[in-house]
Amino acid sequence: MSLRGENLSWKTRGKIIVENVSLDVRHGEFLGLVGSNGSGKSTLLRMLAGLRSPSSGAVFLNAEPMALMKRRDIARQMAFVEQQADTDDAITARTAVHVGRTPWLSPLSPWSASDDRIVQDALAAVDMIHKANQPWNTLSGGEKQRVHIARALAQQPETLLLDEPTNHLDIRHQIGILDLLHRLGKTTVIALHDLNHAMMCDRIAIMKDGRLWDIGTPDDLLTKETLRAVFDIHGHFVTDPTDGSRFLRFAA
Ligand SMILES: Nc1ncnc2c1ncn2[C@@H]1O[C@H](COP(=O)(O)OP(=O)(O)OP(=O)(O)O)[C@@H](O)[C@H]1O
Repeated sequence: MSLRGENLSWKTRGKIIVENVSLDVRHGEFLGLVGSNGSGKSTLLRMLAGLRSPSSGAVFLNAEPMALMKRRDIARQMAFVEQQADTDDAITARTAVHVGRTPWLSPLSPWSASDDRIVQDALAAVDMIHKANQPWNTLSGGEKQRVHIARALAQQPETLLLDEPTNHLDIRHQIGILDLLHRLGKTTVIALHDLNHAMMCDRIAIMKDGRLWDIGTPDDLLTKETLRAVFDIHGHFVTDPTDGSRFLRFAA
């Protein structure tokens, strides 16, 4: 499974939002996308997901130009958890997860017990079994977010793109979801604001003003100088005496 963005730019009303970003996502890697508000992370993710046509450049999924692929074929290989995706439909949490199975269904392959199992497993993975029959519009923000992730898991893609999936989640579910996504071992591109969460990524891609500032391991990239230049903060690593792991501490 390979995902590649080549010279991706997106402009609107004469304004450049993402400029000339090239990105190779390695098979099975957990790639964090970080950057300040408005730096172009969501726009880049939407292009990589095939939901936003680049003004120039191209996305390749397994070396195939995504622009030439059918939506259904993309959806069998890749799922996208968007920020603030919502629906007015009168559906339950479980029905929202059913949607993830759509790319796999056809008249010759109708809904079956195995789809039920996949949906149930996806709900269990995000700790939402107990709310499965609750109407969507009565779920909390964090519960909706977990259902979105379950929908993406039910899609059984090789690649997952997630736009700040831990938004709205309490601390236990933030850690639980990140841990789950990491353990899945799928090719993952995940936009994150918490740089300590980004520390668990194999590599991070840092966006600044619509451009790719740099890409590399969190240890290599999250230097004092970069924190200052990109995020306009002072930060330094601290070592946890209990296990020797490193985490970032920040000051304005
Ligand atoms: N359709 C649009 N029309 C005009 N401006 C847009 C449009 N979409 C995005 N932008 C602008 O492009 C910039 C990048 O937006 P984007 O959502 O990609 O940033 P982001 O890095 O994901 O931000 P955040 O961390 O706040 O989610 C922002 O300044 C935003 O206002």
